[in-house]
Amino acid sequence: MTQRFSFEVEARDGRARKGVISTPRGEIRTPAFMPVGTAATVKAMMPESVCATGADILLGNTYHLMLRPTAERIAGLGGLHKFMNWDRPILTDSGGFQVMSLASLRKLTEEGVRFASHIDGSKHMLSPERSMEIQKLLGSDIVMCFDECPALPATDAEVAKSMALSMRWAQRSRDAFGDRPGHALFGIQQGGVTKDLRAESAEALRAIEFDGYAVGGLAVGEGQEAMFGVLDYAPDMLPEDKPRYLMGVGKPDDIVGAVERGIDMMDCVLPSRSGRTGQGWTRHGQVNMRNARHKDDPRPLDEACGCPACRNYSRAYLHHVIKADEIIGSMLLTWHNLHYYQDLMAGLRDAISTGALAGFVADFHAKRAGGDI
Ligand SMILES: Nc1cc(CSc2ncc[nH]2)c2nc(N)[nH]c(=O)c2c1
Repeated sequence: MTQRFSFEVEARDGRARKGVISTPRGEIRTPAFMPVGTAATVKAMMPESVCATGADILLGNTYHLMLRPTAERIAGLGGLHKFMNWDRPILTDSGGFQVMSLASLRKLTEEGVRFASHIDGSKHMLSPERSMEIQKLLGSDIVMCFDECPALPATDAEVAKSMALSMRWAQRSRDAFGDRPGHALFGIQQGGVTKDLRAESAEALRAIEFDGYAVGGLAVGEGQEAMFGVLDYAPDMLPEDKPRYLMGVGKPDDIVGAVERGIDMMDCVLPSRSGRTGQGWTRHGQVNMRNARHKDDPRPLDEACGCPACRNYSRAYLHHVIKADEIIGSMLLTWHNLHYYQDLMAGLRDAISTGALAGFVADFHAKRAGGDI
């Protein structure tokens, strides 16, 4: 087990990379999908179940945990890993994105963001310095810079202004983070869908130097075509020997397209959140288990899936417990969806290792072209 943070690219296939991130709390196989554990839990999952799906790392949220139960309380109880019984790597987002999407009475200045909690209306402030302090109190292994992600639609001038602020905040994040061996600080590229701004952001981040680089400001409603258009050039603007993390992505076909374009890490609430609404993601596409067509169907959700839901339960049962709003419905569909996402990542890693990514991608799309599944 290493005491340092490092990244090694083991194989390439076109722009795609297969590698491993080594951290004191364990290794992360890339390309990696990171389940989201917003309030110190991946909803409807025990930590050992998250591990059983194949996840090497999960996400926490500065914004949610600073409000409840507070970072100071988690630190006093031994840190987030002990608190939530997950001893593998944790990446925490820096809070700015969640403030803009969840909090009210927001006031954005050069200093940071003042806001009212969406939970109880209490007043709070986040800045690069306070975000670094919170993520240190939580004990997360990969810390994200405090950034500002502009809401769409935004003019070029607004995107440029926001990106420049985020780059000043990136420097302040770096300065406040200090020297913490074994812990990593990731910069976040902004610049919307404008190539020159993306290049300017990448140059600013390179000059500050980070352990990894995120592509931020995407998956905010621009659509897959525009997102892939940015990924056709933006990842290559970032240091080749460092992990590249695409934030907030995505559906299975978003993930495949992002890996083809050089992305190493992704996270999304989709598999867990949609699992709680009865949506099953499979190699043949999306299945809505609330649909009455399943009520007499003895088959598993996905014949080719090895997860507990597909091994031990019928579609008829999943339909029943989802319609009855039984807790096990959320448990089984979340487990299945996270297991499928990790299966997809393992398939991508294997394909890159054997130079067979093009065939894997063609097969991925061919399997989803069918009708009712
Ligand atoms: N689409 C998107 C999603 C997220 C949340 S990622 C996440 N946090 C917690 C769970 N998942 C982003 N976060 C930051 N800091 N910056 C971004 O530009 C950004 C963009």
